[in-house]
Amino acid sequence: MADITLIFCYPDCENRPSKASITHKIDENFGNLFRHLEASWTMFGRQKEGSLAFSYNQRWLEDSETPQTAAMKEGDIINCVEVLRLTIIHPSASARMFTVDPADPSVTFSTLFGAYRTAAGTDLAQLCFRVHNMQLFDNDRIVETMRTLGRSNEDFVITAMPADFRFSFQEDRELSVASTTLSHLYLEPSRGTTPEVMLRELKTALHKIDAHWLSTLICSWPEPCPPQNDGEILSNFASYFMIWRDDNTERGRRQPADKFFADQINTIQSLEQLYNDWQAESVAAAKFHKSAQKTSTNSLKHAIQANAVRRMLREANMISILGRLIEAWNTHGIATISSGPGLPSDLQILRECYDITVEDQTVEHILVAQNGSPGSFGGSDTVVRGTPTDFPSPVESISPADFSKKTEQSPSRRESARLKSNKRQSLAPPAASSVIAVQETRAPGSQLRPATFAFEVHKTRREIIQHEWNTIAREAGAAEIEFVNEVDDEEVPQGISILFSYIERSYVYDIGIPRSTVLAGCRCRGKMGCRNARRCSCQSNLEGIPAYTSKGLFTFKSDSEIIECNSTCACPADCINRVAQFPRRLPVHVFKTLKRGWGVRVPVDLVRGRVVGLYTGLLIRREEADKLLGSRASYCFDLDVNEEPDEEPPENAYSVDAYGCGNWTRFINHSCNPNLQIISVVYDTAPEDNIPYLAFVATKNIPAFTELTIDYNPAHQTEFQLKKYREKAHTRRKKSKNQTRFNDIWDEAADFNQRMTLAAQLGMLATLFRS
Ligand SMILES: C[S@@+](CC[C@H](N)C(=O)[O-])C[C@H]1O[C@@H](n2cnc3c(N)ncnc32)[C@H](O)[C@@H]1O
Repeated sequence: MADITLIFCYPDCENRPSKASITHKIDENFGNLFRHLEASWTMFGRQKEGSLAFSYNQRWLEDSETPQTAAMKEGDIINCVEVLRLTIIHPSASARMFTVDPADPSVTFSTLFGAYRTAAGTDLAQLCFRVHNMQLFDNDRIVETMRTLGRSNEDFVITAMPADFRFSFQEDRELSVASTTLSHLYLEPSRGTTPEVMLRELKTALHKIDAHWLSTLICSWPEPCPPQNDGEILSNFASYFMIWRDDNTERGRRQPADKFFADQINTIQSLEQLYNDWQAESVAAAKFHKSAQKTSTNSLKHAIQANAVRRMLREANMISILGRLIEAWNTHGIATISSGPGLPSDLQILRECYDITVEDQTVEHILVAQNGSPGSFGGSDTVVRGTPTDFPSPVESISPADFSKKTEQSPSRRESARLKSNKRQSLAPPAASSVIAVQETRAPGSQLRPATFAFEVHKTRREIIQHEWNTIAREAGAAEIEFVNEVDDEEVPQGISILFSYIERSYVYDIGIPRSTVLAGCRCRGKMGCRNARRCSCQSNLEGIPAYTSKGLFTFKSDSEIIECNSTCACPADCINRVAQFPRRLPVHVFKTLKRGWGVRVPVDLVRGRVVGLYTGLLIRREEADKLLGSRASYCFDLDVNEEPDEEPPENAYSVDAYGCGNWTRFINHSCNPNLQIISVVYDTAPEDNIPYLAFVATKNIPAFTELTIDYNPAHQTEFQLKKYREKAHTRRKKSKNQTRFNDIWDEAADFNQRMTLAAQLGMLATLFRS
């Protein structure tokens, strides 16, 4: 079976645009790439890690090049991201098929890949893929390209999935979005189309706009995406409707009145049905939004939900506008057509349609502006009232069935105007045909305001990510995290986007890493029980000296792993041997340094021994970690506290990769004179599992706002120190020369490891000269 090259979007530091990463499925790195994608592209929320992103080179789009000829290179910029459904076909005779569906949270790529690996070993060459494009039509060039790719590789099958994709983001509600090639978004009903068809087409067109908007949102997230514009569609609809109305009015004048009225009633009834359906959806969207707001922790998800509300608000406004059009027709359909000047109310209606594109108002603003108080909204006093929580019928007071009643009650039929009836109406002054009086239903002085919704997408990148991280941190009981940049205008650290998964205090286990074996607990009774470290079985490795003081500070008395009391222990939660397991109480600043990228500080003084936090991320096997390269590797911490430097790591050696997921500790920079050290702590796994947490502890009293640092390689420093002491005399003699050359060497040392070596040398020199 032919080997294939898959080109994935490898989410990079800048988030958008992304860079290409090329892998062959037989490459050793192949599994890593998938895992990385899964960790990074959590487009549909944390629960739906199966979502995969697959990217296309812009050149493919422009030149219809196939991947074979496009020759995409590592690092090429990718401009387009699509969400795919990926199926892996098991190569054995039983040919089982596993599918990752972004809408199905239960099957993630990890489970899929794990199942494959279990069933097929690691013979990745036999892996088959079936990729279902969820966003594009058959005739789209991307799909064409993918088809070519599919044809050229027996085992790579592309199936275009037309417009039935639904973004599902909560069990009880789906926001339906018909996908499309994004053209033909505008409603162009032919003359003579009935209002029912027009309305249906209008709704379809609006959904297409939503689909477009959502896909733009997802692809460009967290950059703001252009506002939706469905006012034009509505005004288009309105003008056609008015043409239709005028035609019918004209016809009505020629037809027997009872036949005309019977037709009118039928039309009104069917329109009413459509309105009701539409309204029910709006109500559901509003209710859903309200409940989703409570549970949402994902900004992208929230933006999608916000879109549902915005749709609801605009629909409410449209319903009001359409209602008025129909009302005008219903009331005056057989009125005498005059040849007077234009019809102001129709013109106004068209203007209102255009106004629907206005994007700069919040829901609250609209509620207040339109009705004087939050809690109700609507353009006229006949329109909609209520809050998004308890959304009343937007058409309640304007449903077509009511139109006639209202008209009878209303004496205020004032406005008359003229409307072009022979072609599509625009906002140009109307020029011909009918005069139809329209009931003015608004309270005097009140203005119909467009119902629009201000989006989270208008927030800065920093605000969005900070909010996201803090939501997750709060859920874990931890204090605030703030991004601070007083150096330049970088909003958040490189590589941090909404796709980075913040994890306050746990690991994400890679495929195949076993969960902890059964925990053993101590039998100490009462708060004081564990103070006697000799009697507490959890502390049996500490030679009788507890790891922490009664104030929860590390004692620095032992360099053994700390086995904190756990959930199976008899002691209470406030025993002396529980510190690192509690949520972080220190607020943290991730701040931009002058020369070391982003670093970490805390806005309060720290005392020696204070545990400040845990390193988190993807827990991977050491052999996987050894394959990591470049910047990816610099966020990977080996869980090697129990290992001897000269010995081979044990079979169950692990590392923590904080590149795609992790917490603020991934920004702790290196120093040869650090103020933090790492201690190894176990509390939710058994010590023999070899999966401790790495806790950062203050090694000295640290004033507030001092950068927190660790020595990235303390073992290296010790070896280095020994070597340097041996060379002491020689080094001394060369001091001044070395010192002057140091800056040049430092500048030349682009590689981080080189610099670390130099930094260590500098630190050593300083020590030697002081002595
Ligand atoms: C774990 S990250 C620390 C966070 C990093 N500064 C950032 O902005 O994402 C490690 C990387 O930080 C940079 N770094 C850490 N300590 C440094 C130091 N003392 N001097 C220069 N760069 C440093 C190096 O680029 C290193 O690869």
